[in-house]
Amino acid sequence: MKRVIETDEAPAAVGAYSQATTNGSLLFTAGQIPMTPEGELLDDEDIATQTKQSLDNLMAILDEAGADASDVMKTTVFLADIDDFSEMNETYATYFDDEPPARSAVQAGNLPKGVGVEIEAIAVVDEE
Ligand SMILES: C=C(N)C(=O)O
Repeated sequence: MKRVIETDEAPAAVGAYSQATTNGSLLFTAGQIPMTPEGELLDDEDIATQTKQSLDNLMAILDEAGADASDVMKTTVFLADIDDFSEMNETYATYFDDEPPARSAVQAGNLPKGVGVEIEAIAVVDEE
């Protein structure tokens, strides 16, 4: 059975999607952009700051689902500019320092609201 995950600790969806969905075993998050839970867009900040906000949002959603960084199996990182890879990666590594998840990182060109990075994840959850 599909269940929608929703938390005020991450920004509300900016379109027709849920912050995350789960079937009790797997959790799929929406791509998280650098927007604060209050709705402030950090699109003018550097990529380290944008990556941190995106991952803070992701962690809040995982927490709401009863999961954490260690439960993440796969992430996808979308960058507006692949030249930002190193800066993104340095911040990213501070969230996933032990047995990090599989990851794809791609240059996506334009991202929603003109941000520099968007990050989504698939995690395992254990809803009994
Ligand atoms: C920001 C998004 N995740 C979206 O527009 O799909």
